[in-house]
Amino acid sequence: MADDRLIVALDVSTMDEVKAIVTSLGDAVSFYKVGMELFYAEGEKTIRYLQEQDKHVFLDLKLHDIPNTVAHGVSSLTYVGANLITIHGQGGPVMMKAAVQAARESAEKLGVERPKLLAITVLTSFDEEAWTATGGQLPISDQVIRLAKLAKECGMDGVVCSALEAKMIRQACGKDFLIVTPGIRPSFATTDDQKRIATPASALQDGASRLVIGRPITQAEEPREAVRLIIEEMESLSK
Ligand SMILES: O=C(O)c1cc(=O)[nH]c(=O)n1[C@@H]1O[C@H](COP(=O)(O)O)[C@@H](O)[C@H]1O
Repeated sequence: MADDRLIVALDVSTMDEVKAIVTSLGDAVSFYKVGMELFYAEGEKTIRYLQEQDKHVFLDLKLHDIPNTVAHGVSSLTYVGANLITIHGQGGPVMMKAAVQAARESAEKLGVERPKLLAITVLTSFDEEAWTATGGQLPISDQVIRLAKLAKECGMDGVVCSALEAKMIRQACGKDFLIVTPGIRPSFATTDDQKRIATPASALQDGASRLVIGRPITQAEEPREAVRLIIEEMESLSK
């Protein structure tokens, strides 16, 4: 049966590929992430399809703009009906508060459940060198914790960060704050373009609520077997 702490990233661009992955994983996976590659190509029907298959949906479009634009973007996404959506924490407190208010108001108006809002902190593809090159002044972990606390103060439901930062965020932001960690690499997988990585078991041990995993599953020769191995790793140390 599925472990809903695992979110599989559908980083593909056609409905045919989506259907092939979702069909082959069957009841082993209950939560999927739709990102920009898929949503820009196929739009809302990706969400509808996953809902028809009784799957939870994380719609990861990483909104980042002025508060008014992001608030209206969030209202539109509330209508789409995803369970989780992402906005950039770097958009700042006014933007995050406007997003939270927009999600609440539009969900009330539509009579639907409000999507949970996650703040992107520092992408897991950053290492210190690349981070400094963008002008980052604080070490990455300090920047992540700063954004996590700010996101919480603004009423956001949680953050996306590396599992390497999960422990300190759990301590600082409490047990109900969602900590969603990509950059997860099970023992059998390659690193790809990820820099701040962790294994499934250590991520959960350090307090991650959910793990986002893409290529180690979707590009595996046997995706269902990859999921089985990952769930085994998740359950080996996390209980
Ligand atoms: O928001 C995300 O999901 C995200 C944030 C981040 O910091 N790092 C990151 O890798 N992601 C996403 O998580 C997924 C990771 O995919 P894999 O590297 O293939 O496991 C991709 O869909 C990324 O867009």
